Amino acid sequence: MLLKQLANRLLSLRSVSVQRFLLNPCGSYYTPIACSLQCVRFKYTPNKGVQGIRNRKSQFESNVNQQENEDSEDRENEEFGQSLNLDDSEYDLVANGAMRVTRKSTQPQNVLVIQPYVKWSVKRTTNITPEDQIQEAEALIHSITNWRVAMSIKVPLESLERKTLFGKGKMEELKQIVNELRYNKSHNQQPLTCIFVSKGTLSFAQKSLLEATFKLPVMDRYSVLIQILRLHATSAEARLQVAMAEIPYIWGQAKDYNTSKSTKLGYSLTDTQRDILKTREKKLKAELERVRAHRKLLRNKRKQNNYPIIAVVGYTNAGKTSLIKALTQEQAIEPRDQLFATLDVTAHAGKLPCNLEVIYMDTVGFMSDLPTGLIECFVATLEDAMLADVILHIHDVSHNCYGAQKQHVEQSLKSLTDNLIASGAEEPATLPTIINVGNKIDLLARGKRTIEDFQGFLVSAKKQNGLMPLLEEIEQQVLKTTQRRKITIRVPSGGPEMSWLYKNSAVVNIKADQTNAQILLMDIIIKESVLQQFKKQFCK
Ligand SMILES: Nc1nc2c(ncn2[C@@H]2O[C@H](COP(=O)(O)OP(=O)(O)OP(=O)(O)O)[C@@H](O)[C@H]2O)c(=O)[nH]1
Ligand SMILES: [Mg+2]
Repeated sequence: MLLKQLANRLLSLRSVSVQRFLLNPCGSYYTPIACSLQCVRFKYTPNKGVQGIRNRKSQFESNVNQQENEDSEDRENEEFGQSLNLDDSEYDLVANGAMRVTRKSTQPQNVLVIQPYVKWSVKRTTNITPEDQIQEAEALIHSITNWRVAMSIKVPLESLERKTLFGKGKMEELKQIVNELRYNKSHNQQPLTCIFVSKGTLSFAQKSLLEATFKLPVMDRYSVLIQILRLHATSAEARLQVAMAEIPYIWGQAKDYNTSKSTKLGYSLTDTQRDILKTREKKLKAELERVRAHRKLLRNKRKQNNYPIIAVVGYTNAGKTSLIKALTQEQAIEPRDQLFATLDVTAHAGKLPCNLEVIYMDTVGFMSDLPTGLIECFVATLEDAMLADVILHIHDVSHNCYGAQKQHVEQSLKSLTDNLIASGAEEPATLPTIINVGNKIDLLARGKRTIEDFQGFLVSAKKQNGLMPLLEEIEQQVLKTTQRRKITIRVPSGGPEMSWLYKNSAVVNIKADQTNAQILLMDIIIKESVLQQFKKQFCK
């Protein structure tokens, strides 16, 4: 029976040349020979873990503990998801009033995008041009179903810190534009319904003044992002994080409220509403703590299961999900041309050229000019990335601002690590090895497919170009950081050595010894420490 399974497994292998060493059971080396590449597809289903790995491994292994671990991981995920109930109509009223967002909004909106920017380059806090900022603001609007951009305008200002944001003259100009779009209809023939001022956060006073002038709802980047996140959050964990992200915004809007003044400076909250907010905040904080603890538990279990973890990070829309799809050949993954399409850290099983099974972690994207309150809520999920064995940093090299995006992600990763260290995390004090991947090279003009100063691998996830050299580099780094090596080991056919190796190492190939029918040659990838255990047990 076992031999039949092994024969089937051998039949499923395809060849590619990788160097590795022959080793006898007692550890002496023979000459390097070629090994095989196996392409197996694994299916990931949300909250079900990595199905392929489990199914396939259970064929060969009697690794009951691991099965139990994975089953309990499933159970925990399910139980974890069931314990959350975030629906609260009273809270919704408060949130909608402060942010102009609605739960599950499918109502079409026709939006005027206003991009304020600082005229004088010395005062600018960003090296992204106003044109690029507009592009990003439009992409945010297009990420919401049924929302359209009626028109985009950039408005040069002396400073973004002014109490009223725009001066009187600018306000008049804007009012005229808004009226024209409202009454004469915009170029897309729809009446204007909403205004998006693409600035991190507007104070309640700024927003009220603009709304009173334009007679339309006004949103800032924070509230547009919350709207996107609310719509894209499907898992319990993502919904929890988005819910938490709303709270600092509402407190911020209410901060300047002063009943003694006639002008509206802040969002007014009744005592009951304050209580609702406080209670919700407390509950969410406790739940987020639980997320952290839960993630740590899963991380430890994954470690016990010995799969190397590769975190895929990058600016939003850079192609993280698409690259994972290309590397794992997992057809069920559907990348979308939307910002913040991925909000959950999800695990996807893949194989390296040497046949070692690894897990790719998809992560939420980064974006510049994101308010800190919003980022903090996703830190728990990003912690997983910081504690991976290897990080793939995906860059969209076809994007005008790819340099600025790269810088932003690098800074964010650095501050995430610093925070982890400050919070006394049990694990590494430094970032894992980072492999830079320049994606979307198919969008570069032909003959211009090299990027000056880009130190990394240029690929097209969509066209599946340039993946093999990248996979080889991932393999090298994974083996190095996890202190694994590829060896071939001679063992008696059907003996205890075989099942021990199945349980404690990654078996990538097996063949019969030509000179002795009782002996099998097992190609394995094994940690140095585990190899020493093997020798101790079987090489007496
Ligand atoms: N032309 C081209 N498009 C690509 C490539 N890779 C990804 N895309 C497209 O870019 C868009 C975003 O891709 P995703 O893989 O969802 O990007 P992401 O980084 O996961 O985005 P978020 O999860 O929203 O942060 C999709 O429309 C993809 O089809 C590529 O190599 N070439
Ligand atoms: Mg994604």
